[in-house]
Amino acid sequence: MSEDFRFTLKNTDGNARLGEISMPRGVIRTPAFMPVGTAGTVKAMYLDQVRDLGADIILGNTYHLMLRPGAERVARLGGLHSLIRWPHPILTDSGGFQVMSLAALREIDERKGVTFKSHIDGSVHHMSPERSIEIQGLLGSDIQMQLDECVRLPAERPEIEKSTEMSLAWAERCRVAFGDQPGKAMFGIVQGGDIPDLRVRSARGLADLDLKGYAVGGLAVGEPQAVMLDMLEITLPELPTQKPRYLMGVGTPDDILKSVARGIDMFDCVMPTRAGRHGLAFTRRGKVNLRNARHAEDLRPLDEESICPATRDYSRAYLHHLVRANESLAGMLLTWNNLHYYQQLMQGIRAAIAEGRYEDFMAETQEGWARGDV
Ligand SMILES: CC1(C)O[C@@H]2[C@@H](CO[C@@]3(CNc4nc5cc6c(=O)[nH]c(N)nc6cc5[nH]4)OC(C)(C)O[C@@H]23)O1
Repeated sequence: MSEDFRFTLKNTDGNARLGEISMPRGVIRTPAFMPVGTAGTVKAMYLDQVRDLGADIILGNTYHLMLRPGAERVARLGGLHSLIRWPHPILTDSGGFQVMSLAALREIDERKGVTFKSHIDGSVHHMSPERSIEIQGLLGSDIQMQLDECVRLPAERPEIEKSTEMSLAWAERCRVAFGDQPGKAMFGIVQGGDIPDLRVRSARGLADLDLKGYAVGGLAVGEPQAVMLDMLEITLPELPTQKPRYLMGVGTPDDILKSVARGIDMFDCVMPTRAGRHGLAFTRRGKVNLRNARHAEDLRPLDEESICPATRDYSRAYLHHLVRANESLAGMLLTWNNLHYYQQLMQGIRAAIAEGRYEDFMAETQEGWARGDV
């Protein structure tokens, strides 16, 4: 393992990139999908299973963990890696976005940061750029995200411009607060809403800070896929090619295929885990909603050719029964299936880029979904 944080580009195929991030806690093969472990658990999974499925890194969340069990308590307990028994890399989001999407927001002030009430017990909390980096350090996070503000779209230019400039100023403060931590990284987050010149302004401003990696934020918040992809085509050329790019909150398998084709290296999304808990299975023939009565007496598995026991060994009839009965095992088996599908997709993407056949791989994969699940 590297004693430092080192990103190596191994191959490109068009704008698709094959790479590796080498860190003290392990190597991250890119393009990578990071299962979401918001409150220190990837819901309905044992982390040994998550690792066996091929995940090199998982995501944690500053907002949730600072509220419960508390950042200082996690530090007293030895840090997140030992507490949750995941010795590999962890990326933590900075909390700003979750404040906007979960907490009762009190105020946002460029100097002080965000003040909010906990969605758990209503207690009031303050999070400055410096405090967000401090919390991520207390958690022991390997890749830390700057504190930023993600403006809900649609929004007018003045609001997006003000928020983009504030996020840029917070990036600089986070860079100073993070300092020089060998083997760890702090990523900036590009904002700018759906306004091209603000996206360019944000990306260039962050590139000038010479950070170890760059996330594209402010997307996957309900905008059409075409808008998300357009913003990538505007943003990515402004970012250094030798640094990893992380598209936050994305996405469906189709979102991932198309974003890899535009130059994204890292993804995270609750889709496979959340959908699994709601009875939805991702397969190479498309999505299967196990709540649907048509599965009630179908003894076929989700995919007889899969190597994943959840996909190969359980009948749709049984999965349908478990989903209808709201049994815990439904979420466990379907989350297992979905994370396996996502990691297999990433493995296929990496192999295709390595062999210079990414466009064909993307077309074949999309055709498989279009054939549908018979
Ligand atoms: C796609 C899917 C299934 O993911 C769900 C739900 C709604 O979208 C998601 C995912 N999208 C998403 N965009 C993001 C943008 C930022 C950002 O600009 N800054 C920072 N610091 N973190 C971010 C995290 C992000 N997550 O965001 C919440 C609201 C967390 O639930 C997720 O639809």
